[in-house]
Amino acid sequence: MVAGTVGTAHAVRLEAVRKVYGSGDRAVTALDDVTVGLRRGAFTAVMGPSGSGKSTFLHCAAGLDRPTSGRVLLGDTDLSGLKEDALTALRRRRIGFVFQAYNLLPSLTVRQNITLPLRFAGARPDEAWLFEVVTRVGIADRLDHRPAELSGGQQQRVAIARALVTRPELLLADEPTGALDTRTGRQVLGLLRDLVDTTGQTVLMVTHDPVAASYAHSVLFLADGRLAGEIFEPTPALVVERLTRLGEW
Ligand SMILES: Nc1ncnc2c1ncn2[C@@H]1O[C@H](COP(=O)(O)OP(=O)(O)OP(=O)(O)O)[C@@H](O)[C@H]1O
Repeated sequence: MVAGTVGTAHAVRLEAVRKVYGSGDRAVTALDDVTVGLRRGAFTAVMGPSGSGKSTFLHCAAGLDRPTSGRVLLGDTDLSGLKEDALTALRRRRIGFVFQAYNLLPSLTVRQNITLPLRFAGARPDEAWLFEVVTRVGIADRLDHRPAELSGGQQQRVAIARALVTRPELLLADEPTGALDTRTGRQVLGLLRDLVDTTGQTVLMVTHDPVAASYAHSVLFLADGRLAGEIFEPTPALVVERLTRLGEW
């Protein structure tokens, strides 16, 4: 195989990743020899019992946390070789984040919130792209509002727009619907799936919710820090069945 082809097929790849927190008697192995690639242009969910390593997986994939051993490749870039400054710059340019809490700045308008990552990266907004993003997420008529004037669902749409504005290779979502009511949550998940299907955006989402996971193309399962299988074209029932076998339900 030609060097680099793996990197191009996968938006992000973890190779033999181990993450140990603490040392001695208090050492906790949060990830234990995890090797997996996330397909470019796919929507992948990560599920598993509490403490199985989902957040650690996301943080390692994002370069927010460094593996104790093994390596993480974003495209063809080996994150383990990067110094802290370079890693921060890479995250700003190439990864978008959406969390359960929207983390919008209350004193800024929607437009200012969305373009903040560009300012951090020292780039000017591409107006055409900005318009496309806010139209897609359905907040084009709210750009001059402040976050407090928006519903929870609208605020999460702003957070998604902010994550997309830098055209990231990878969009990471940690329980993105955790703070939303069921109906609004489903709309946000539908939006994420639509983004993947129509623009080829790669999305990785951590969730506890089998219905949320069913919006993904595939679900990776973790148990005790190890990969415990993957299902494609997940349904809530299939996800629940697998989680039951892992002892979660
Ligand atoms: N900073 C840390 N220091 C020490 N141990 C940690 C740290 N972060 C996570 N852990 C431990 O690593 C293991 C995996 O944690 P992680 O948060 O990745 O699991 P999770 O699957 O996301 O859990 P949950 O579903 O409860 O959020 C747990 O045993 C946790 O206690």
